[in-house]
Amino acid sequence: MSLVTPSPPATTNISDRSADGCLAEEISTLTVEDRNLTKRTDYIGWDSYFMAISCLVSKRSKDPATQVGACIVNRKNRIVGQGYNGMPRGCSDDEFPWDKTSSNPTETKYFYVCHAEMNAVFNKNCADISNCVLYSLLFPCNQCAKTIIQSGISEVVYMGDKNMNKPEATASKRMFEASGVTVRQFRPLYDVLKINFKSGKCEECLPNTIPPEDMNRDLSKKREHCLPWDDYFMAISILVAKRSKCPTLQRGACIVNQEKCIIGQGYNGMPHGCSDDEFPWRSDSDSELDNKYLYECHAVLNAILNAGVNVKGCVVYSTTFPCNECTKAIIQSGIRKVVYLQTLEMEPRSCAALRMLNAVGITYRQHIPVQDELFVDFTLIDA
Ligand SMILES: O=c1ccn([C@H]2C[C@H](O)[C@@H](COP(=O)(O)O)O2)c(=O)[nH]1
Repeated sequence: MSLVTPSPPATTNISDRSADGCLAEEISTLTVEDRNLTKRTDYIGWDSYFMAISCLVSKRSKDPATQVGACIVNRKNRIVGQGYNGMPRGCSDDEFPWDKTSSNPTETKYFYVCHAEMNAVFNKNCADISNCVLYSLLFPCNQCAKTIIQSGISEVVYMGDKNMNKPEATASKRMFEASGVTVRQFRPLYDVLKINFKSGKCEECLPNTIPPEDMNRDLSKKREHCLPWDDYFMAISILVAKRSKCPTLQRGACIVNQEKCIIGQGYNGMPHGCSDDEFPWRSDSDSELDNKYLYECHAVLNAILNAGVNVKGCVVYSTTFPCNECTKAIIQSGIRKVVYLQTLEMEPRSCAALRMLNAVGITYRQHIPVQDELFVDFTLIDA
């Protein structure tokens, strides 16, 4: 039996703007049947994905006024560091000052807070981050620029430039230029992305649908309602699912180590080198070889295999309960815990997965989010 290449969709104006493509208008002209035969083309591009991760990690910051996030990515598009602005380890968020001004300068936050970019570097999960790319919500200050340059990062992608006229930014630019670090500003393609914990989907939405922030909060006290770690990791899993080219089901997973660093991420897709345009995406053919199942790699398996380091003792966050095949990979790689989002369906492969997890003592639990929805609001960043 031969591999059937899916017939081209009805419209002819579909090009793959995969770098950061969003073809919603063109796609809407396709029938459901056509859409399910070919790869999805409205998947999130890498730049948007990594900047969205920087937005998400910024939600962990306790700074009541400004929350900044950054992530470091290697040339295989794997996250090797993430950080948000906060007090140094061991310096209590309740005892150190969060004020912007004070008659005593040592009672302002500026002497103590570690910037997001610097934290992303220090949180790195591999020894060498040379030639990596740093994504940051803000243009890095001179102190962070020194850390970035000395760690060998070769590219900086930033979003907001509100500090661009300050001497710190001028010094950063001078050092980046001298040391050959490429710098570019990210222009978002989306205003807002909504991460929906109920549906497990990430979708574009309008800025006016976001609930307003509490404007009366005390800016001298730490931000109380920062994003819990569990919601953060599940949000990343939902977000990475938006990279999947599968027209019917998009799944995502991430692997988190004991230091709460993401060391692997994955979404369902064809194996490396097996073209998304040539391998089948359909699931309804009479011929097994013409359906996606024999070829597609699941999100959990990809997350494990994409991890740059050993995943022993780590936790896997997944938008769905792992199938039996992914469960074998979980067990064999030494993962100790599974957190899944969508309700477990008692189909044979889930039953087999449960049986193996129970037998080996790997714990599993359904994720209960603190909120139903989370917004990645690109309009909030001063660009
Ligand atoms: O590149 C940057 C610049 C600033 N930050 C952090 C440091 C502070 O916590 C805030 C800035 O406070 P303002 O209230 O805006 O003065 O942002 C950073 O992480 N990275």
